Amino acid sequence: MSTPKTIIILSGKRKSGKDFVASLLQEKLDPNRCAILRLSYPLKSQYSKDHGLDLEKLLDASDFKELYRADMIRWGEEKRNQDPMYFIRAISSEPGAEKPIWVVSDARRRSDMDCLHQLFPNIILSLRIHAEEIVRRERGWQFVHGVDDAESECGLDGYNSFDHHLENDGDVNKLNDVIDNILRSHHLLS
Ligand SMILES: Nc1ncnc2c1ncn2[C@@H]1O[C@H](COP(=O)(O)OP(=O)(O)OP(=O)(O)O)[C@@H](O)[C@H]1O
Repeated sequence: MSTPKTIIILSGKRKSGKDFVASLLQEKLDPNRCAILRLSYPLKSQYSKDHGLDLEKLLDASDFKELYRADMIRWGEEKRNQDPMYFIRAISSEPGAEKPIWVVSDARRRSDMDCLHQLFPNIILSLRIHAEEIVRRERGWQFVHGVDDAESECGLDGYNSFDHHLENDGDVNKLNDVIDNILRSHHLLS
């Protein structure tokens, strides 16, 4: 199993900008040293095999994944109930996991945080990303029953152990400054 030097965990509501922030972080930290890994990757990989779907389309930013989101959530819960570490262990086999810095861009549940801290103690920096509902709507978000009120979306709402909170309402310059300051304060950027 690959063991990185630093893991930056991102959490936030749908369309809060997790992927956007993950890309900014990877650029700042150097793509040769920093990989974006997703807890949803092993889930989508196995789900696509079981259901005869195109994995690339489930992974990309298009709305294709929205057709399957509710069922993938149900299927993922079943797997997690059988083995809470299932998806956490699987990320260390993802492409890029050999790099020393991981950005895990989609923590969604209390168990994701607990398992990551348990498996990789003392190297985790956790960031919660916030965006106003109106901004998320402009980015294409709509409330969906079974998705936006499910544990996968709300499981970390009350989690109060994030290392930092980021506002991502659209001012990219401000966002860049905040991210730079966080990285500097953790000696990840000079
Ligand atoms: N600060 C920003 N400035 C401009 N565009 C942004 C910003 N943040 C996010 N976006 C855009 O908003 C859209 C949604 O962002 P993103 O995909 O990063 O959200 P997400 O939290 O990963 O969503 P999901 O949980 O649905 O995967 C994307 O098109 C992204 O490029």
